[in-house]
Amino acid sequence: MTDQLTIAVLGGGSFGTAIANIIAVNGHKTYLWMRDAERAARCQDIRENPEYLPGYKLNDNLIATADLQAAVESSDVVFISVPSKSFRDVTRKVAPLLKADSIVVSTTKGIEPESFTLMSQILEQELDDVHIGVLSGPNFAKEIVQQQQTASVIASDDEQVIECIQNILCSDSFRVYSNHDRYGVELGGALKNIYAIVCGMAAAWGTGHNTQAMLLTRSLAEMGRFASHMGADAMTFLGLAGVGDLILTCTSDLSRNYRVGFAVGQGKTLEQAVEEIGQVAEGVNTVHIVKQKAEELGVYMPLVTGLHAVLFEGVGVEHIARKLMMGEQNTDVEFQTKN
Ligand SMILES: NC(=O)C1=CN([C@@H]2O[C@H](COP(=O)(O)OP(=O)(O)OC[C@H]3O[C@@H](n4cnc5c(N)ncnc54)[C@H](OP(=O)(O)O)[C@@H]3O)[C@@H](O)[C@H]2O)C=CC1
Ligand SMILES: O=C(CO)COP(=O)(O)O
Repeated sequence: MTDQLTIAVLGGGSFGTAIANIIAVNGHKTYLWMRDAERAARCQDIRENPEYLPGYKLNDNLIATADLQAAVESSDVVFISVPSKSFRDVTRKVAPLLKADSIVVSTTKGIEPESFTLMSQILEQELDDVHIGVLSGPNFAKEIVQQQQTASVIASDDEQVIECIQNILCSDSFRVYSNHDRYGVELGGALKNIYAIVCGMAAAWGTGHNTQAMLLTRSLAEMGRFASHMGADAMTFLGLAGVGDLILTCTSDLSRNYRVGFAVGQGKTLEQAVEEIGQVAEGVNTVHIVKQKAEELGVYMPLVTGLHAVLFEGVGVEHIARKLMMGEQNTDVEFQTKN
């Protein structure tokens, strides 16, 4: 057991709450910051986050608050767990409040558009004198709080970050592996959301096991190929934050991205699907960003282009199957590293 530390988790949604509660259970004073003061006061009062994780008791070491300064200024470690579109904004707010030498970890699985910036790169751009890490893996918040045996990955090139995060998060039901390929771990978490949408769609059409196995495997090949072009370590995609998270979200309706795909596959519009979920489904924006980058780099990504066409270009859902089954000439080699 490490010394008792003070931790802040920024973002009181499902994952932020689950992570904050693990740390609190491990004996650390843990602030869970949420932007809505009324909601924070209610969580603090009833010891539950009824909007996001109804029925799960929050540990006594957890303090729900809307006071960002109080949460951050005394914290040794800060997790940021808000959707990617708000990530830079929250990081900027937090910058003047951070203790020097603190550890800042992103749990957000998305990409900033235009510049193709990952969340930990935003941390590098916006913060001085901090140690940076990324937490990612096959981690449904709902199952974490049920204490289902779960594994995640802390990725950093800084040993101090790895050691500290493993110490504060590890428990009988939560294991944290380490990886030095921060870029690959983070990219894996963002990319798998795209394929979860595709697999949700396929499930809505009633596809069989052959098709499901093909989709999962080709998704892994496609995301690995793209990531290699971007400089990630291909081995990372064989780990928890790659294939592990891909399997999780592509096979379960606990995934919001999968549910978006399922709803579109049933004939709903994208807007209806997203509204119905009512929580962040990062893959919807990520598919846009990745398609653009893949075109720029000349990387062959039939699932990404097929999904993009269905979601944003008004083509029918059968388009994805056609893209996959009738690939361009010379693209039916199983492992392609070059295009
Ligand atoms: N690392 C991992 O293994 C996992 C990571 N994730 C990722 O973590 C991120 C968050 O996911 P999750 O918690 O499940 O999402 P939710 O949709 O459950 O919650 C998002 C939270 O962020 C808050 N938020 C949104 N915008 C802002 C803002 N501008 N300022 C402050 N708070 C804001 C919301 O507040 P409000 O309630 O007021 O709207 C809400 O509390 C996503 O990127 C997701 O992909 C998810 C699961 C596992
Ligand atoms: O990333 C997740 C689990 O690892 C959560 O996936 P969804 O965002 O699709 O729910």
